[in-house]
Amino acid sequence: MSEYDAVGVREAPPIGQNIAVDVDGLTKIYDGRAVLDRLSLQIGQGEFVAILGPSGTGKTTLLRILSGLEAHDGGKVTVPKVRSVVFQEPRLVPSQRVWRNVVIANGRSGAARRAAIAALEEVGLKEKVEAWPLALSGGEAQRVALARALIREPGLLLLDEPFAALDALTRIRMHSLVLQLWRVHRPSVLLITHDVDEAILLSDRVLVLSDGKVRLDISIDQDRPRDRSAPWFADLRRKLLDQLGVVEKT
Ligand SMILES: Nc1ncnc2c1ncn2[C@@H]1O[C@H](COP(=O)(O)OP(=O)(O)OP(=O)(O)O)[C@@H](O)[C@H]1O
Repeated sequence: MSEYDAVGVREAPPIGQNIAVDVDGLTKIYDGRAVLDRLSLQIGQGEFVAILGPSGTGKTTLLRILSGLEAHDGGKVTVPKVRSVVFQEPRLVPSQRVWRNVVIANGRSGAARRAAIAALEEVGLKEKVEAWPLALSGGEAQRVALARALIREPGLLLLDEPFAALDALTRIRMHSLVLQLWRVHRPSVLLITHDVDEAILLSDRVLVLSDGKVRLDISIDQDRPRDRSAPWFADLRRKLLDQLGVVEKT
């Protein structure tokens, strides 16, 4: 069986070996309006891509289509078979202990429990294996959500503003954790964010979406960890903010 899945399309188009996500002419219509308008996008295997864009430009709609949660109205979408999503809120089941949340679909076997513990250890939550979700901080709960997403070894990890609700310090810690997990598991990543610095700090490529299309697609060929005070960082920030229609005040 193919490692790839064509979402809402009968036959997957042949795709290059190192392309994980192939979106061609994707259209999504809500109430007669094309929220995504013949959008095309490719993401390489193991590539980390961030999407910025004004509110209401279809970022979450794109993510929901790639995850299989939403149907589309036109175009071809080819994605890896195993995909995981982390949302802004952790979406844990409060009546289940933390470890059960990580393997929620895989029963209560000893093997499932051991796998959950290993995944929780990887996100620094070994001590919280038996905790209840409501006893976790926001950052801890998001780390459980990451463990739950990665235990399936997704070919594509979809992140919909996963750090937006966290305080600034926790967010910085989560950035390092996500990069560390990405290096180990090597999924392709699509990160939706409103935070321009976050996009530049984390990704190999930053896209700007507006009016249903990709308006800017910039590769960032810089080693990590990246220095926010570097001149290249400031230049790129300015360019992205310009594209987003934001005027920086100094
Ligand atoms: N189920 C739906 N029914 C009708 N319209 C919808 C539906 N889902 C989204 N929309 C509309 O589609 C547009 C794009 O929504 P989407 O959530 O994808 O934008 P976004 O770029 O993720 O926004 P934000 O940055 O504010 O999260 C919006 O105008 C929204 O109102």
